[in-house]
Parts: sequence; structure tokens; C-alpha cells
Amino acid sequence: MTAAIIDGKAAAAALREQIATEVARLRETDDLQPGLAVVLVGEDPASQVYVRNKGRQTVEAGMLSHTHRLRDDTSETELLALVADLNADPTVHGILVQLPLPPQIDEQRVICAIDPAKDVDGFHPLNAGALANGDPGALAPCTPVGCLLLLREQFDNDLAGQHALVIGRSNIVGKPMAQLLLQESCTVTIAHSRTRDLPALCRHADIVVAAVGRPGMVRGDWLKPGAVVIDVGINRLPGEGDKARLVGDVAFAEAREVAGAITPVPGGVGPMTIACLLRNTVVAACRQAAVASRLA
Ligand SMILES: NC(=O)C1=CN([C@@H]2O[C@H](COP(=O)(O)OP(=O)(O)OC[C@H]3O[C@@H](n4cnc5c(N)ncnc54)[C@H](OP(=O)(O)O)[C@@H]3O)[C@@H](O)[C@H]2O)C=CC1
Ligand SMILES: Nc1nc(=O)c2c([nH]1)NC[C@@H]1CN(c3ccc(C(=O)N[C@@H](CCC(=O)O)C(=O)O)cc3)C=[N+]21
Repeated sequence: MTAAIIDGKAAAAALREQIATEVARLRETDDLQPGLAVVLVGEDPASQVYVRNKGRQTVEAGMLSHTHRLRDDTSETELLALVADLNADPTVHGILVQLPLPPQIDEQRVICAIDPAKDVDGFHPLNAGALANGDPGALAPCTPVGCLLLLREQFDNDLAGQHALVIGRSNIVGKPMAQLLLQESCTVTIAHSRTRDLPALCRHADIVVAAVGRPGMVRGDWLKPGAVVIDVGINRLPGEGDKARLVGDVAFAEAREVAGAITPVPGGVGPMTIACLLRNTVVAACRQAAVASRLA
């Protein structure tokens, strides 16, 4: 079997189209222009690319984009002061502080300082708790929501009863992914670095979401034939000349021979993450302005 390739780039473009339509309507009828502030501390090249793409796509959707670039040696106090300013700024409806942060800054303290209503990453404990409670209004983390939208499309919106294996248990991807799949009535297994016999677990899974950060870790012969594979991993390997080559956490060529459908890297989950960030920003803006949204 050769797997269908799940086109995240196209799905993300379609979602951004819907978002742009909704933003145009909000600006016209409610005089509301959703605004997203992105804060980048330091100069990690991958983060720079990501932050640039976000800024561009925010503007293309008709929204306001505020980008704050801070030095690598920024103190926690300085960053918390900026977050407080953004919390108080009525033109900012969504705040994203790019992770990871340099070691002198306590990430949890910064995440907790963001107004939960503006926490479009869905990382604040209040939003994480709302997601765990199954609150449909929770602002949920963008990457797992993007994965879920791709999965729903594969399963005609009915994931009930599917065996889902999530590899990785971070607060950003693995844990919220598991919560969302559970909410869809999947039977969910969460694997991590201490999991025993991951290949055997994987062979039982109808859905595999790999969010590990290890290039090509999930092998073709780990997969149940026909499984749907969502590859969250973004790993940069040395490529031709000084260009990096992006690869996922799944050995793509092998997996393609066994899986029913698989996301590529790049062009899979990554573009969906940004589209979902824009969507969360519109939803957050509508709530802050007490205006009905047609997106949520
Ligand atoms: N496409 C996108 O939009 C995004 C992509 N990413 C990418 O996804 C990947 C994961 O990101 P993130 O969740 O932040 O990463 P973390 O490093 O925070 O988490 C990695 C997880 O993988 C687990 N793990 C590590 N080694 C193994 C192993 N050998 N077997 C099983 N599990 C293992 C770890 O287990 P333990 O907890 O035991 O240490 C941990 O839970 C990265 O490549 C990242 O770049 C991230 C965010 C967005
Ligand atoms: N507060 C916070 N929120 C995040 O959501 C967050 C973060 N910090 N830190 C870093 C990770 C990583 N992440 C990506 C998003 C999009 C692509 C993406 O668009 N990738 C393109 C390729 C882009 C390229 O060429 O580098 C693709 O996969 O096709 C990648 C990675 C969000 N993250």
C-alpha cells in the first residue's frame, strides 16, 4: 500500500481563507480588527523563520501583527513588563511568546503572566485545565488542534473508537493532543522516553502522532498497515551546501509503504499550526469584544 499524502499546506491555506473572510466581516460590521503580538527573545534562526511567517500570514488575513524582538540577554523582569503592557493593550487580542526562552527566564512564570483570555497558544494553566475538563470553549494549543483538524478530515469527522498513539508528552504538543483525541472518543495511549517496547505499541495504533524531536525515529515496520500517521517533528539536518534539510520524526519513505495516510515534513502539520494560531486569535478577539464569531 502506498499512503495518501495529507496536504497540510493546502488545508492550512483553506483555513486561512475562511479566517480572512471572517476578519473582513468583523472589521466591516463590528469595527473589530483582531491583533496578534509575537514576542521573540534571542536569535534562534528556526524561530526567526517561524516568527516571520506568522507575521506575514497574520497581515494577509487582514489582522494586526505586532512583533517584538528582544535581545538574548533580556531579563525575566523586562519580559514580564512587556507581557503586562501587551495584556493591557486593547489592540492586542492574542499574545504568543516564542518558546524555548533563554535559561535566565522561567518559562512557566512567563506563561502564567499572560492574560488567559489572550493566551492564543493555550499554554496558560487555566486554558490547559479547561481543555482537560473537556470545555469546548478552551483556547487549545495550535499544533495539536492542527493535527486534529487533519485527522478529522481523514476519518470523515468520526474518530470514535480509534486506537491513537501519541508519542511525546510535552505540554505544547503531546499532552494536549492526547486530551483532544480523548475528547473525540479515541482510545489514547501516550508514549515517552521511558515507554517500553514502543514498536509493539505502535503496531496496534490506527492513528500515530509523533511529537518527539528525533529524526526518522518511527520506522515503517512499526506501523499497522493502513494507519494514519501525523508527523509533528521538525528536525533540521545538514543539507546541500549551507541549507538545512527539514525532516520529521517518522522515516517517511518507509512509512509511506505501510501507512494509509501520512503528513509530510515540511508541508504537513507546520502550516496548520500557524493557521490555528490565527484562528485562536480571531476567537479570542471576538470574546474580548463580546462579539459573536462564526469560526469557533
Ligand atoms: N510542526 C509544528 O508546528 C511543531 C513542531 N514541533 C516539533 O515537534 C517535536 C516535539 O516537540 P516538543 O513536544 O516541544 O518536544 P519536547 O522535547 O518537549 O518533548 C519530546 C517528547 O518526546 C519524548 N521522547 C524523547 N525521546 C523518546 C524516545 N526515544 N521514545 C519515545 N519518546 C521519546 C520525550 O519523553 P520524556 O517526556 O520522557 O522526556 C518528550 O515527552 C520537535 O521536533 C519540535 O520541533 C513542536 C511544536 C510545533
Ligand atoms: N509559544 C510557542 N508556540 C508555538 O506554537 C511554537 C513555539 N512557541 N516554539 C516553536 C514551535 C515550533 N512551531 C512551528 C510552527 C510552524 C512551523 C512551520 O510552519 N513549518 C513549515 C516549515 C518552515 C521552515 O521551512 O522552517 C512546515 O512544516 O512546512 C514549524 C514549527 C511552533 N512552535
